[in-house]
Amino acid sequence: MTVTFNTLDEFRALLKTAPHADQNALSEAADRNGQLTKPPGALGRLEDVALWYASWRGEAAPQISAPQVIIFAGNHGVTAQGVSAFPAEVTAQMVMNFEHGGAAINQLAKTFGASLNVHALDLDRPTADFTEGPAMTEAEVVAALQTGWNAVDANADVLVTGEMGIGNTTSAAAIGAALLGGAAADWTGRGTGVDDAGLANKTRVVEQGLAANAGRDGLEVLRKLGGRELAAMVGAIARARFGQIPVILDGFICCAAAACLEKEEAGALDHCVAGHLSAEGAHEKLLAGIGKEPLLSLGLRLGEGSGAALALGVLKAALACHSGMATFAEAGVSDA
Ligand SMILES: O=C(O)c1ccc[n+]([C@@H]2O[C@H](COP(=O)([O-])O)[C@@H](O)[C@H]2O)c1
Ligand SMILES: Cc1cc2nc[nH]c2cc1C
Repeated sequence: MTVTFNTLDEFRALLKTAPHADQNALSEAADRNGQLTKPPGALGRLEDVALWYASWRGEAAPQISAPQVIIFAGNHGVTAQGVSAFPAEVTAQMVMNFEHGGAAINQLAKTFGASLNVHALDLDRPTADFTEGPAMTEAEVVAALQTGWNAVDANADVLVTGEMGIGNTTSAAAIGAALLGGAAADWTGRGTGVDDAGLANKTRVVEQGLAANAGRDGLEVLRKLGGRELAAMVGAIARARFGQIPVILDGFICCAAAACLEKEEAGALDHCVAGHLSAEGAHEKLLAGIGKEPLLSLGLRLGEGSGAALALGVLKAALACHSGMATFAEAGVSDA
C-alpha cells in the first residue's frame, strides 16, 4: 500500500482508517485450538499468541514463512550533553557492522529465518538537542515516519522493528515521562552503561528536555523528544497494520516509540506483541503503559531488534504447534 503523507495531520487521519483483527478467523482458530492433542491451555501463552496472530492474518491456521526485521538508525543532538557511555559515531559504525553481518541481530535474524533491512536516517544530520527545544520539525518527523512506512515489505508475515541510535535511551526516558507521567529519575536508566555521575547528569538532561517541550499528544511528543529512528519505527508499525502484518516490539526505545502511537490513537498497537522485557529498568512501566505483557525476559539491553527477534522464535513455535498439530479426532486420541 503506497501512501504519502505530508503532515502529521495527514498521518493522524490515516491512523483512523486502520483495519481491525478478523473476528471470524479468531473464532475458527480458537475452535481449532480446542481440538488439538493437548489438555486445554497446556501450551500457555503460545496458545494466546497463536490466536492473536491468526486473527491479524485473517486465517484459522496460518504459518510464518516470511519474517522481516528492520533496523532504523538515527543520531541525536542530545548526545552533546554526555548522556551515553559511547560516542555518537558508534551509530554509523554499527550501521556498517549490520551491513557486513557482524552484529548480534544478523545472527539472530539468520537463526530465525528472517530477512534483515537496515535504514540509516540522515546520520550526518543529528536531531536538535531537545534540552533547547523540539528535536525535530514537523517536516523531519513526517519524513522519518514515511521512511519507516515505506521500509515494510508487503509480503512479510511478521515484522520486527529495531533501532540503533547512541543517546536514544535519553529520548525514550523523556518520552516515557511525558506520556505516562512521573519523575525523570523514574524513567532514566543506564542505557549502554553510564556510571553513577553519568546517570545523574542524564536524569537532569531528561528533566531539561521535559521543561523545554510541553505537551502530551503522542505524535507531538515523538517530534519533540524522539528521534528519526523512533519515528521510522512508528511509521513501520502503522504500515504493518494495513498489510495485516503482526509486529513484535523490541526493548525500551522501540516501546517508547510505540507508546507515542498508542497515545495518539488508542488501539493502534493491537497488532503488536511485546517481544521481551529489557534490563533497562523503566521498560516495565512503559510496557504497563501500553498494556503489553512481554514474551521473554532474558536481561537483554542491546536494542537493534534483538529481543524481538528472539521472541520471533517463540511466535514461530506457537504457530507451528497451532497449525501443525493433529486434532484428537485425527490422531485417535481420547478427549477429556
Ligand atoms: O532495547 C533496549 O532496551 C536498550 C537498552 C539500552 C540500550 N539500548 C541500545 O543502546 C543505544 C542507546 O543507549 P544510550 O546509552 O546511548 O542511550 C541504542 O543503540 C539502543 O539500541 C537498547
Ligand atoms: C556497540 C553497540 C552496539 C549496539 N547495538 C545497539 N545499540 C548499540 C550500542 C552500542 C554501543
